[in-house]
Amino acid sequence: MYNKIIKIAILDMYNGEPNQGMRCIIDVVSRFSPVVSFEIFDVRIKCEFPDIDKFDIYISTGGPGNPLIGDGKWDVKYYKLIDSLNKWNNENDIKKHVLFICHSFQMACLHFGLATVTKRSDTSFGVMTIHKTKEGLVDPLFQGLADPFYAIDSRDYQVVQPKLSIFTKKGAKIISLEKIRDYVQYERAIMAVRFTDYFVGTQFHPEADPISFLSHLRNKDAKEKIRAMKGKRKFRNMLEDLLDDDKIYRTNETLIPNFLRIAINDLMKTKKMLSN
Ligand SMILES: NC(=O)CC[C@H](N)C(=O)O
Repeated sequence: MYNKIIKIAILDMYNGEPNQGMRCIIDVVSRFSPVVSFEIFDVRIKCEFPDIDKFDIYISTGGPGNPLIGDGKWDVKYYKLIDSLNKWNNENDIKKHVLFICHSFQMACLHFGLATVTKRSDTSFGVMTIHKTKEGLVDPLFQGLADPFYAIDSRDYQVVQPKLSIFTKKGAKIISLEKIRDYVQYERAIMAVRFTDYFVGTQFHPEADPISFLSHLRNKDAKEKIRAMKGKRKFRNMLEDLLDDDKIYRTNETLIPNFLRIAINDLMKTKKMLSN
């Protein structure tokens, strides 16, 4: 008899900093209980890592700072973990499914050599439109989301300059891009990548819910900074976006649930096949 509970490892990349990501991820994952259980690993402070024999699904969170820099310990172990999971998938029938969010997404893009990560000229923070690419239109991760769809973005860095020959060689796909900003000369950053059938990542925060965003704005400095950056009207529009059922609520209710549903179905199918 195989173990019926599917186990999720949440790789906490927040470096001990206060954040909304963990609560939101736990909230979404808990919607799938009792089919799944989860355990949290404090990657950057405690250098904690899961034993890959014990976990089926991995959600690697956002986090602060420069994704190009680690401390030479946790980052090395983190990249080793990604390599072991990838190797596992190449050698085993029961796959390991991984979702990389924001900071983790940037690190994964770097690790797979798919693109460059640079510092933005300003912080990106708020409700953004995310545009599906041709591949994104058919990717199951985005099923049920419109084009464009809306997500919370919160970052200083960006994934740009895709190395398309490496994408082709690895079979990876860019599945979403930043909005077109014709009035600025910056190239559009990559907002999501399907690395393999089992590894996928987003630059934005699919776990975010309106409450998490509003909680962040309770910090007076954060609120003033954003209001000054956007101007009063855009700031108000953004708050209005938060109340719209089809925007942040929709993404929160769709994207990670899609990822989990696909992973759980695949695991149930393969685990069952192997127990027959
Ligand atoms: N929210 C995040 O994970 C941010 C990622 C990264 N530290 C950046 O600033 O771009």
